[in-house]
Amino acid sequence: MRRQLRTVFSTATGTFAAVALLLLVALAIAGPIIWSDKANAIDVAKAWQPPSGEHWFGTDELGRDMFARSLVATRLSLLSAVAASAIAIVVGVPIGLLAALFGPRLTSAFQSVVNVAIAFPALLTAMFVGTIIGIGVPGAILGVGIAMAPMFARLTQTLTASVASLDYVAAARTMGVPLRKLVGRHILANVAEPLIITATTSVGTSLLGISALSFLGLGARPPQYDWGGLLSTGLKAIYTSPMAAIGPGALIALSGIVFSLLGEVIAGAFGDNQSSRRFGRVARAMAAAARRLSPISAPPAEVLLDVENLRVGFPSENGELPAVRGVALRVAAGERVGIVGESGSGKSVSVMAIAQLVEHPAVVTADRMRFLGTELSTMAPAARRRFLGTNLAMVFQNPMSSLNPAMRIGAQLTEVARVHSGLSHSDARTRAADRLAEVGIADAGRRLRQYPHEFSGGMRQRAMIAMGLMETPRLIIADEPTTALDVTVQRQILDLLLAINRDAGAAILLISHDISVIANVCERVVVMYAGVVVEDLPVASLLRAAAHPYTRALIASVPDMATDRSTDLATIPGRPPSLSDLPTGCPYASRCAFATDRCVEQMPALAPLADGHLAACWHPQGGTL
Ligand SMILES: Nc1ncnc2c1ncn2[C@@H]1O[C@H](COP(=O)(O)OP(=O)(O)OP(=O)(O)O)[C@@H](O)[C@H]1O
Repeated sequence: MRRQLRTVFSTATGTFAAVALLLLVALAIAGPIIWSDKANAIDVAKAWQPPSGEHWFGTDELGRDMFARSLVATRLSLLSAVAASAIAIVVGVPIGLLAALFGPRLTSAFQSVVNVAIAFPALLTAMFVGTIIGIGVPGAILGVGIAMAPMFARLTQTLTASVASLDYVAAARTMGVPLRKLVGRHILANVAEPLIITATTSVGTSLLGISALSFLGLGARPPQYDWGGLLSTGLKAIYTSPMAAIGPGALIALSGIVFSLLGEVIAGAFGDNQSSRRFGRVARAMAAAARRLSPISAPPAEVLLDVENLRVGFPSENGELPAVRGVALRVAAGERVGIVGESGSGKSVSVMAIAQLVEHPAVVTADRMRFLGTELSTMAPAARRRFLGTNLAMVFQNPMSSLNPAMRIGAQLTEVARVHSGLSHSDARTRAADRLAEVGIADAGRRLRQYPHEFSGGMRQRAMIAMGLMETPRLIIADEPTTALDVTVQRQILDLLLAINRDAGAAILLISHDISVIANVCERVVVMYAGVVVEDLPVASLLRAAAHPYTRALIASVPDMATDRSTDLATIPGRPPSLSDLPTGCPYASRCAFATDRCVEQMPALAPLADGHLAACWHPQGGTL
């Protein structure tokens, strides 16, 4: 970042802004020391003199030198503007954070209040607050600060809301990172750039506000004076001695421009920082390294995850949208289970609900949601966070958003071990280096000191997996972990998951819309359609025994090396039903070649076809397991 700042400050605009700021600061420090005597020297005989070699801006009604007074006023003018911006930040940022983090009711109440506050002219707010506090410098500072606070509150709320939905925040929440650290490290650190830019430009806006109040007689009062007050004085003699008004007016305008330019320059530096991020090359092959993972012993047939009748609904204008409608899911210790289905079938929402990452206003219910024999829905939130943080790891789709870009990899990995295991910094670091090595990242010591942008996409996924392995997870949920990666890296990440499953014994719940990915990695596949499980069977029997026409259509739509490329690939005609208009019968009926009246009228329940094979279909196809 320092390098970027140096680069942008070496441009013509950057140099001008930096030099002008230095001059202003020097003037604010030295002005009152050097020119106070001249600025306060009264000589009534020389009242309202026009500009001359002796008085560059002329004199005021008491014959005081307006140029000296303008220079002396720099300190009060700038300090007041900086103080007003600081107040706006100190009041606005926490309000914006609270509104974004504490539920939609607070957010909508906040938005209504802030919209009204922003619509109300800021100068009127400042005058109102300033007059109540008392006419003078403190009142003007507070008035302008309070008037600008809604702008910071809204900016913070919008930025926080966008960051809070990113995967690394969800991951930190899954791992039980406390709210204080979540806000400080994962949210504020990532919204700091636009906030810093706005804070810089806001000093210019504050300066205009404070000057306006002083100009109106609501700010600095004699014997104090700032540029706004001097402008007001100068205006009295605008026809005989225009420089008395133009001088302080020009200083206000110039300073405002300097702070706007500074904001632009800093924004440019941040922008350059983003664009200069380069991904490193993909690390070497994985499977052998992953074999070094410390094994976790687990009884072979232990039921790890047992979910029954999971339902998730999202409130909307047209009533509740049932995204997940009675899903049943079982994962045994060490088992590799895949969930497959078209986009929107409810795969992600189901696992997010299990990981307790679906929030109000969504409504989550389940007859049973047991993990490691413990019912999750009745646990106290703090204990549940700790429990899931040590036993469950999540790997998300997008390695770009899975890691906090503002934190070094080492800090992100050690945070988990320090929160959950209370490890010392050096022990946590040793464990983090071990885990990076185990997921195949060479030179782990150096890599720990790097930021996510210095990692390739595949390495970030590895780092994310390493983060999940900082504790000893019994279940790794990987939600489309390879979708954002290129084909060769996809294979490496899947091999890594397989190796972890084999060597560390962690069960894998892999989500994909690609049934061939599931078939390559998993032992069992759960097929979802329109929020329900339509089939659940061993992968080994997929080709032979898939019974649901939807499962069979998914298999038929996968090309393989033997596919005749001169003919079109099989596609599934039609589209999944809309959540707001679900049919009463089988949701697949309108696309199904075997559908009858019964399918349209009655929803088939998920029922056993054979031992280890369930399907929800009135006309199951295929052979036996
Ligand atoms: N926050 C939300 N508010 C409203 N509806 C949502 C929300 N999150 C998900 N949904 C809806 O729930 C349904 C299931 O979404 P989900 O993300 O689980 O699908 P998916 O099978 O994982 O698909 P994809 O592979 O595209 O992620 C979709 O119709 C989606 O639009």
